[in-house]
Amino acid sequence: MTETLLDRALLRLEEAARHLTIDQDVIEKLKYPRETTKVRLMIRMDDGARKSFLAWRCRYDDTRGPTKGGIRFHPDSNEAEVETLAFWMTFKCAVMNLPYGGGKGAVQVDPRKLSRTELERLSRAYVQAFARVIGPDRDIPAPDVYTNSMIMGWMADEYNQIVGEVVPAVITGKPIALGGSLGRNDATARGGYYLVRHLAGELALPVSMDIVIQGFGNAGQFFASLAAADGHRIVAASDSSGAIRSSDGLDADVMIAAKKKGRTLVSLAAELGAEVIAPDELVATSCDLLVPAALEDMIHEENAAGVRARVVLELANGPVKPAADVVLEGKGVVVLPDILANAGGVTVSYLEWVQNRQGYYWEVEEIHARLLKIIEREGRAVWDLSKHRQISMRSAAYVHALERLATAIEAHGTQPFFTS
Ligand SMILES: NC(=O)C1=CN([C@@H]2O[C@H](COP(=O)(O)OP(=O)(O)OC[C@H]3O[C@@H](n4cnc5c(N)ncnc54)[C@H](O)[C@@H]3O)[C@@H](O)[C@H]2O)C=CC1
Ligand SMILES: O=C(O)CCC(=O)C(=O)O
Repeated sequence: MTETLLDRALLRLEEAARHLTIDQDVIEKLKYPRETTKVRLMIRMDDGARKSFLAWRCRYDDTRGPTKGGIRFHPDSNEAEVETLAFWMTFKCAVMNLPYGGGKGAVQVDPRKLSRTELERLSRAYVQAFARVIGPDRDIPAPDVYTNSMIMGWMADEYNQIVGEVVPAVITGKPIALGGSLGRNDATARGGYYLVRHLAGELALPVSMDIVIQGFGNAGQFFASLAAADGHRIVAASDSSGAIRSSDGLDADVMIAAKKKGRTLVSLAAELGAEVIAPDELVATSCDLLVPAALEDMIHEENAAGVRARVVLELANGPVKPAADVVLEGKGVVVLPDILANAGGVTVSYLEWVQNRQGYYWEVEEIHARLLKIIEREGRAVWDLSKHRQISMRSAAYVHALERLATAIEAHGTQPFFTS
């Protein structure tokens, strides 16, 4: 049988379990998603034709609280991917000690081929289909790849219309005008950046870093912006159109402004004095910090040996395959794992949910301070665990999360109540 993305993700669970004395019940509970709903969404296109799209929402585990996780719009989305992303959310929320379980959703669609009105109809159709699955105390979606605050706004509005009241805490990553939080837009990148800054001494990173960014969307662009503002150099970057490189550094502001106008990075090469390179050359570019911020499995058996970075910061979910992890560890490259490195997004989503429920909204400085405190606290705990047990940061993050999950599973007792 071919190995799925979820099979590979479960290897991390098995590895973490080896470092703990864990009841088999805990592993049995975490090995399978508790519920995945699959729906075919049907919408009217602008030309009057009907078109259908497959969509999913997975609530992987709700032991520690309502399930939480983004919704992805991507042509390659599939059930195994959604379940794996929901598994990662379960561990991510546990690493950060957020009172959530893990969930995720997706629509199999290329949103770049839809008009704005088609996109809005599709987003509303998603909520119509999953209104009974989601809820502020049940399952709370947020943005992910190719979804954004505008889409979250449409979805929140549709949910309010269905239930007949205003329930801002049902979705996070909303526009500020609809109860979104200040600081959610750059939170994924900021959390990763705070983590690197906090551990820079231990990781022997220089004061001024050369950085390579794979994937130049929400996470990648905000990371470039934060890093450039502190004087670090972006020496190579890529998006789905290809990769560019300049040893003199790429201007983050120019790249971000051009992306906002719909341009590709490759189309900017001449203006930036950069060369166009192959995607695997990007990964092999010499740098202090390699930041995968695109999709899963992008550092794999074939290109891992070429990595010439001191540290890899996984802003994307699952960008390094387990086989590549082994290669990187052998080369002495430290990988700051996704469930910790990109957890700034869900952490500020949590702060948004808290603000929605209390009806009182914080200044951005308050959001940054709370994010900093949580990421430094948990980042330090994972670092210490990895040193103490002589294990990788990834294993340490899973051990840290699994301890919390096991405690909660056991606390539920032998006849656990889980939401139906
Ligand atoms: N948005 C969020 O709050 C969070 C996102 N993440 C993860 O971060 C990653 C990126 O997400 P976002 O930035 O939100 O998505 P996005 O949709 O804003 O950007 C995705 C970027 O990846 C690029 N891309 C796609 N295929 C590529 C390829 N083959 N090579 C290079 N670049 C490619 C796209 O061109 C785009 O620039 C995903 O793995 C996502 O799950 C993780 C935590 C939170
Ligand atoms: O903000 C959230 O609730 C979840 C973000 C997400 O999907 C992720 O961290 O992968």
